[in-house]
Amino acid sequence: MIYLASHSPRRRELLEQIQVHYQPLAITVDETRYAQEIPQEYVTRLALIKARTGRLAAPTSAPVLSADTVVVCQGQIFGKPLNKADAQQMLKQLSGTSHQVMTAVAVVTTTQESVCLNISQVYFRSLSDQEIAAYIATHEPLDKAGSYAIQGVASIFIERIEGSYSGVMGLPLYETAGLLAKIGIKIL
Ligand SMILES: Cc1cn([C@H]2C[C@H](O)[C@@H](COP(=O)(O)OP(=O)(O)OP(=O)(O)O)O2)c(=O)[nH]c1=O
Repeated sequence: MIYLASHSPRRRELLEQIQVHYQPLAITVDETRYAQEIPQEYVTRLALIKARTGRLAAPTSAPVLSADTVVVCQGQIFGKPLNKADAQQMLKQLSGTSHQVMTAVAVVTTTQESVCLNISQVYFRSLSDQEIAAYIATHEPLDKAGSYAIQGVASIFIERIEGSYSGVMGLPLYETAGLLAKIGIKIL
């Protein structure tokens, strides 16, 4: 058994997909980005902080896993939108171009810490203003980094991806299995 320090239903689903037994752990961390911090460092630091915070909060000594996701488009970092207007801005920028989704996953035990970063490239077709408005009206964008969900209606916007589908969704499973193997947890 491991702890999953995450509120994200997607991360829970993905961990269940690879049949890892977990208990959810509720944590809160300060997600403020440092001045000049590059996205790779930012997501990696946050994934680690979430797992460390989880380790301190965990009721037993079981390992703690956590993750963090950001979307990087034309040099800008998109987290979860603050509101509908923010979601609209992000989707306009993602329209007709490609962006990167960076997800870091971290595992912290009582004696060691490991973290892994997955970067995927996602290609969006052009979106009309009407489509963006209709998509926002579904409420799907509101709790997702970059204001979209690859696993949801936004799948119709995505021409192709290079990288990891599970990474874009919020928990790269190949990397997760690698981190778990390092601490002696085998999936199969
Ligand atoms: C790009 C993308 C993101 N997302 C989601 C995954 C994450 O839940 C969210 C990224 O926000 P995060 O801040 O990484 O995570 P979170 O606050 O939702 O959850 P946690 O408690 O683990 O900190 O965006 C999708 O579900 N599909 C997608 O295609």
